[in-house]
Amino acid sequence: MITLRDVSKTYGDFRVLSGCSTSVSKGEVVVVCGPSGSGKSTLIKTINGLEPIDSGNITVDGTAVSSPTTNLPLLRAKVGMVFQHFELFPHLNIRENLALAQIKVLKRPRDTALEKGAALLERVGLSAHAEKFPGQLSGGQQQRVAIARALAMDPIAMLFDEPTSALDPEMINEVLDVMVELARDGMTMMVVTHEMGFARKVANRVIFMDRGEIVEDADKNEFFGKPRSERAQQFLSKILVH
Ligand SMILES: Nc1ncnc2c1ncn2[C@@H]1O[C@H](COP(=O)(O)OP(=O)(O)OP(=O)(O)O)[C@@H](O)[C@H]1O
Repeated sequence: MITLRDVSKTYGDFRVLSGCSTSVSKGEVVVVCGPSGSGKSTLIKTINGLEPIDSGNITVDGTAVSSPTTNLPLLRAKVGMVFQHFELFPHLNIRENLALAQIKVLKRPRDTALEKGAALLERVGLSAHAEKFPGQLSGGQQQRVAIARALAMDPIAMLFDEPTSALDPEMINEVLDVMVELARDGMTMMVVTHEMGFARKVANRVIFMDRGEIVEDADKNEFFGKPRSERAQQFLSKILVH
């Protein structure tokens, strides 16, 4: 469903991605981890064209991401993305946040979009907050809204870029619970996270990145059993593995 072949990218002299290749099949949950600055966020953002690449190619459901003929807004609707800092529209209430892209990008009638939004808000346990503005919600609640907003587009896959790293510790689980449920429902997911508990629970595979390279791309049990590379072993020993 998602394929990256030999993807490279530089910022000036700095090589942020170097020959990255991997693929994600339908229903697979892939966790991307690695030290800070290793290129994880950049990698995941190349998949929906938020970060252009210098060489290599990426396809999503058969569509080449960097082709000039690709309709990027539609591609981004198909591949939902959830960011570290939620990125909700601050001037719109939650109901409107959920409806906007459905109306603008998918051309859904307003009533259908509102109805779909309401159903998803219920799914993430936030029906009571539909009329509030993002600033009136906690970080965990805002992130759950952001997930619902992405799901409202009926994505074929979801990308998560450190979705819990801006949250207070007591809010992390409410977001992870929604993600676990999504994974168990069969959603194809690529998740940049340091939450190794989540990885152990629901990931199929773990990608370990270091200095812009995919150093390991392994079955979860293999990865946690004993990563092959020394760099991954060092990384794992530094972070808490629950
Ligand atoms: N727009 C940019 N211009 C120049 N350098 C950038 C830009 N965006 C990212 N970088 C650099 O590229 C490297 C990789 O960044 P990226 O955010 O992909 O890493 P990461 O592995 O997700 O890190 P973290 O876990 O800290 O978020 C970092 O060294 C960063 O400073």
